[in-house]
Amino acid sequence: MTTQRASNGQTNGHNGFHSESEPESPTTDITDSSDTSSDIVNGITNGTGSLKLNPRRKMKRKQSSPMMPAFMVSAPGKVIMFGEHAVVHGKAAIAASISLRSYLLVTTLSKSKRTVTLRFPDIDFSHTWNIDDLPWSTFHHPSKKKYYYSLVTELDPELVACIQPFLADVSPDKPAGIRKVHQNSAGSFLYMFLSLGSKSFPGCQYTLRSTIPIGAGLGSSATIAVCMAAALLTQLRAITGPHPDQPADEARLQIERINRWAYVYEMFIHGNPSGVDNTVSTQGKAVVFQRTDYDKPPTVRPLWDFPELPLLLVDTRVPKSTAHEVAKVGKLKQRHPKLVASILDSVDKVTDASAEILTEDDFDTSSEDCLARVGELMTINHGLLVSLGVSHPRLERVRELVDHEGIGWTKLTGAGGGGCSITLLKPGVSRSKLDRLEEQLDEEGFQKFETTLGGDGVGVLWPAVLKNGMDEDEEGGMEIDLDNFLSAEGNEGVERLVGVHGGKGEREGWKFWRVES
Ligand SMILES: Nc1ncnc2c1ncn2[C@@H]1O[C@H](COP(=O)(O)OP(=O)(O)OP(=O)(O)O)[C@@H](O)[C@H]1O
Ligand SMILES: C[C@@](O)(CCO)CC(=O)[O-]
Repeated sequence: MTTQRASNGQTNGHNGFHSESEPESPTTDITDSSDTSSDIVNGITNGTGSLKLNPRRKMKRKQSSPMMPAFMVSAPGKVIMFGEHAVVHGKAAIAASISLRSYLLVTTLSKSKRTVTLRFPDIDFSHTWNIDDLPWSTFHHPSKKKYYYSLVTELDPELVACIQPFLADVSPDKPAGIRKVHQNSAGSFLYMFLSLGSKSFPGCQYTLRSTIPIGAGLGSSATIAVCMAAALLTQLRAITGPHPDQPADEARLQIERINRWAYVYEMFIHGNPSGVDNTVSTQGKAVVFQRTDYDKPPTVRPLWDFPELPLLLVDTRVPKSTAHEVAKVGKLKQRHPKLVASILDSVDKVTDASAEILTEDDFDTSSEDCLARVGELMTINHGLLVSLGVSHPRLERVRELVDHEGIGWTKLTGAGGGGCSITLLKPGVSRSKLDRLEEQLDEEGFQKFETTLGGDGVGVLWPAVLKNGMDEDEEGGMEIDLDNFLSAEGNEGVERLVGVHGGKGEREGWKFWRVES
């Protein structure tokens, strides 16, 4: 993905935000000026106990900005069509966004409330920190400070260490495994919040709900990373948000900033992510992704005309950890370097061949021959993943059932070790065969998902008000507040309340960066 510059200082009238270009050097840290320059805040020196009024500073003091209204961001999950695991080792992967999404509600507190709260009801996690107590000086030390436009490719062990005390009282009464997940979520948030934010950051609450099954290979963690990055950058006015007539270059720059910080969040959760999940979740649609040098941004080739493939998505309901599966392949590569390198090369060739087929001008999703060529490559890719040791008996069972009915080609998607499989369905499969398969899957405890591929990436609902074509629209739409967001029942309730589609086409309110050109 290229880093493009937006037109400088241009105001766009949207949200009262301003757009800006990326500075050459970190001289204009918009995240804060008060706590990096000196101890003087509003003319009062702290630390000495003496109170001095400084008239010049007082005059220059910025007018306090009005409190932000509540707003929402949303990001899609993904399927990897080809190249998972190989992509961690510098090979290409093809991934597409799906219509299952995460939704984050951001509410700003009154000025006197100096706390930040993370609320993740899907995993029964909530925690509040005092903003003033957080280790700002360590994160903002000149040797450590990062900026909204920085490219961060590894976590700083000293910074990771300095947030540990703030994880100590996270979910103390939960079982160890769950507590670890909560601490991981809290840690990734704090790392990004402290990197981007400042001591003068407004008190706020981040509440997240998702319709994506967790740890199922559909990129649930990346959607949270993307939502958090987009929310923080929006609060900092480091991105303007999508707006009508936004030049594609400006949209790309903002998408790039979100993606860079989402990657930092993913690093905290996974250790060694390739970045494909957060990239496709940010950008939407479908991409060919490759990261050959971890110190540089990846190469991302968008596939704007990704075909609408007839896919069946099945969740084995076997939970897995991406970090664990990635580490497993890493270990295998260490033990058998040449052999594993040749498997990864083969995966790369499969991905290349499928990118070629999927981008053919005359690719036709109703043609058995077109689908068979892609399907055969999926079967080969799955076989190579099996040889890397990342399948699972339950994934093999789905493949067996599909193969038995002879209705398509199946591979695992994402990290494997459980999670989801995708089946490319043959055209013209009889309803009765499909019904039989679905019944069998149901009987054996698998879960089937309906989803469409290649939808929008990260989006913003500013303010958190939606129009639904209902009565309340006459009064300006329906306000999404914390209570109704938390009490929406299940995935359907969340979709009905805040969904980008709401079941009846795109709703008025959600906006998406348009980067196509
Ligand atoms: N709805 C959610 N609410 C809060 N945290 C979540 C949610 N969904 C995912 N997470 C976080 O993401 C972690 C799961 O990430 P993991 O990478 O293992 O699965 P995935 O992202 O679904 O799969 P993959 O990386 O293979 O696509 C959870 O442990 C949790 O920290
Ligand atoms: C297994 C993996 O290739 C895909 C996870 O969705 C890990 C990664 O790319 O970071």
